[in-house]
Amino acid sequence: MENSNVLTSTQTVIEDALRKLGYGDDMIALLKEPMRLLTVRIPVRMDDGKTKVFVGYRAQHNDAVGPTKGGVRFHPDVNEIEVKALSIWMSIKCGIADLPYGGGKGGIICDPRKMSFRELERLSRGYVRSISQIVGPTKDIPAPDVMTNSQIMAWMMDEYSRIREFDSPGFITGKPLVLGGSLGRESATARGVAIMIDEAMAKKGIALKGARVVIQGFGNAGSYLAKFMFEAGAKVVGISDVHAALYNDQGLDIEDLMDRRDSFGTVTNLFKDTISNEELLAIDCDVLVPAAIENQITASNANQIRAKIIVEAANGPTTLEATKMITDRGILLVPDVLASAGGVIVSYFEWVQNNQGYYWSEAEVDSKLRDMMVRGFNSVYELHKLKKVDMRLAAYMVGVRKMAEAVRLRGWV
Ligand SMILES: NC(=O)C1=CN([C@@H]2O[C@H](COP(=O)(O)OP(=O)(O)OC[C@H]3O[C@@H](n4cnc5c(N)ncnc54)[C@H](O)[C@@H]3O)[C@@H](O)[C@H]2O)C=CC1
Ligand SMILES: O=C(O)CCC(=O)C(=O)O
Repeated sequence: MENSNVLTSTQTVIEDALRKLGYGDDMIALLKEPMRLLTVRIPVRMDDGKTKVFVGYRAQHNDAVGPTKGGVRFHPDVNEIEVKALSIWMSIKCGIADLPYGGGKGGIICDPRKMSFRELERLSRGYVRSISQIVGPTKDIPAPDVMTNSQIMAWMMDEYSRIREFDSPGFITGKPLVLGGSLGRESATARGVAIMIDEAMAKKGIALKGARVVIQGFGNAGSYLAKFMFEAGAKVVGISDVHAALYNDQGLDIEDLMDRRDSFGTVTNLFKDTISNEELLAIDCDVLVPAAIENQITASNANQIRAKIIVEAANGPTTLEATKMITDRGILLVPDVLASAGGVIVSYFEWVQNNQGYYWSEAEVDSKLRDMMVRGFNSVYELHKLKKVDMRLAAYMVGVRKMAEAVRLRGWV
């Protein structure tokens, strides 16, 4: 049976990476699990006057390098295992980008598509009240993730500022611009993925202009990426959302789809002629970008994939078995912990700008983002070649080494 447990899969790779770097059982025992996981119950007065209790989590992987950092997910499938794995991925991501952070991640079991605006506000504020003891601008800095956005970040920042009794923009990133958000943050994850596509295509000797691109997921990451690909002259032949997928061999009209998608990244429900997400993954293309959720590329569909390059915008979209199958077939895989780092990199820029009270131009943000992403790609790609390990293991080796060294120098292990 294939392992689809995102935590144990991550632990396998982190252990492998630490051993290859020369660390022993004590370091592995520490870094295999988050140092802290808080589970909270959040009572929310619903619009019908009844109180509903929601369960939420905040996992903090390790803070040897600096405060922990990572998004908050609102989704019915959120669970302890997922949040823990997501916090470890954040550590690796921050390590590859060389940010002064460890990884954190949060989530609430809920379905925002079925909640009103005010119910969502009460839930967001309730979550911050529940976790306020362990978060803060120098402790743990949340941000957006699946089905959370800048409005939710604004409520969370306001609630935290009220609790602390001073304005605290650096408590959270991904805020609206007028509340201390950074130019370029909303599209940063996609911008970073686009930069990774450029680098991967250069390695494979494929030109972006006219290349066939398929993107699974049309939310924050997927839709902006489709726009960037379309603007760069690539042909986006397939996109999808939670319900279905759209395919057009001549290229989809991305501007139209962007205009018509809803705030949860849903658009396929407006069309009759759709294909399944499974069929989408098997489209003949140059670049395939999973930008939705975990465990989409597995041992049962990896051999159907016809892409030359896979760039993971989503966290954990490919199982370890599928990673091996894809790598063995010569497909270049740019793993999540490298490819999706654009979001947290520009979140870091936002936090720096908040701390300085001095704000940068979009061109400055973009150029700094490009430098950091390209540096990360080169480190991972070179190690992958040098040590003859797959791109995921190389990424973990690059991403965990600073944290392990910080742990050692602090004398924790
Ligand atoms: N928003 C951010 O800054 C970052 C997001 N990510 C990752 O990117 C991925 C997508 O995140 P966002 O775009 O922010 O989320 P989102 O909530 O804006 O969009 C998610 C998209 O995936 C689709 N989707 C959900 N379940 C699906 C399924 N089973 N099959 C196919 N499509 C499905 C949704 O319909 C929607 O189009 C997640 O893995 C997230 O953790 C990674 C780094 C940063
Ligand atoms: O912007 C951030 O701090 C975190 C983004 C995030 O949750 C992720 O990269 O998965």
